[in-house]
Amino acid sequence: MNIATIEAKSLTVGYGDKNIVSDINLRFFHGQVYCLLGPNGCGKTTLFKTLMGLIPALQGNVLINGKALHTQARKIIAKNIAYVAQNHGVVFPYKVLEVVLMGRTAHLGLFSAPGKVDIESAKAALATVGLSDFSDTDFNRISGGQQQLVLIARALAQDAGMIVMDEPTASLDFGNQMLVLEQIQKLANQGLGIILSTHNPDHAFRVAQETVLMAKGKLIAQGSPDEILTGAQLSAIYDFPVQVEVLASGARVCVPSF
Ligand SMILES: Nc1ncnc2c1ncn2[C@@H]1O[C@H](COP(=O)(O)OP(=O)(O)OP(=O)(O)O)[C@@H](O)[C@H]1O
Repeated sequence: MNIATIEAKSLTVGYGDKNIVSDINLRFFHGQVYCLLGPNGCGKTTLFKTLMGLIPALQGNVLINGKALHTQARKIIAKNIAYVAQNHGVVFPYKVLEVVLMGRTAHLGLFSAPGKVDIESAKAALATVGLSDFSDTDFNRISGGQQQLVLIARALAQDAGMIVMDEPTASLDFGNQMLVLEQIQKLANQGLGIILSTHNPDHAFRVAQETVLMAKGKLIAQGSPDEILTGAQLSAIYDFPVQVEVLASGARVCVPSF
């Protein structure tokens, strides 16, 4: 695994002359889980795409391991950061192991086919997410939760130190959401950095060391979930009354007030 840090410095993200989020200052380190929260359309995906170099920054800089992103070759970026895009139910007419092998692209020479090392790496990634038994199954014949884990395995096979995940629990049932969150926690414990977006503040309470709140074109707050995900803050950004309750175990949960 390539250890990676990502830094956004006075970053403005958006499209053409349209600023979506301005003046972003963030640092992401390995071994940590970061949760990005904010209402629909506030710019989470736009920020992710800019951090990955998929769209250009409108102002400011993204630094990968201290070096400006725009000076780095696509393959070098891919060896440091992997991206798990939102799963819109894209149909992959491939076996599970073949989908995971796609994560090895950055490690292949031009026109070269995956070799033994790539196949071993893909198998190891699949084993990490507990799906070795499905390597020969059609991707379209496994559950949504398993598909999400396969897409995470594909990112793992890339060997990057940082994984950016856009709503990895979207459209999963409760059990599968927890399965994916548990896996994310395990990967961070193994030293990976994970940046994910979610619409569920409870997910930040469960897995994140740091949370970033975005709304109305800017970062509203960043810090530990317990510190910044208060009832007042959540009620304000989601425009709906929410209380945060502390359970006997010390865990926090969001309770909307109908
Ligand atoms: N290619 C594009 N060109 C112009 N504007 C875009 C483009 N893609 C997205 N936008 C706009 O940028 C804004 C932020 O979109 P983005 O997808 O980043 O939000 P988001 O926080 O990820 O939303 P959601 O939570 O609904 O997934 C929205 O107003 C959207 O319409």
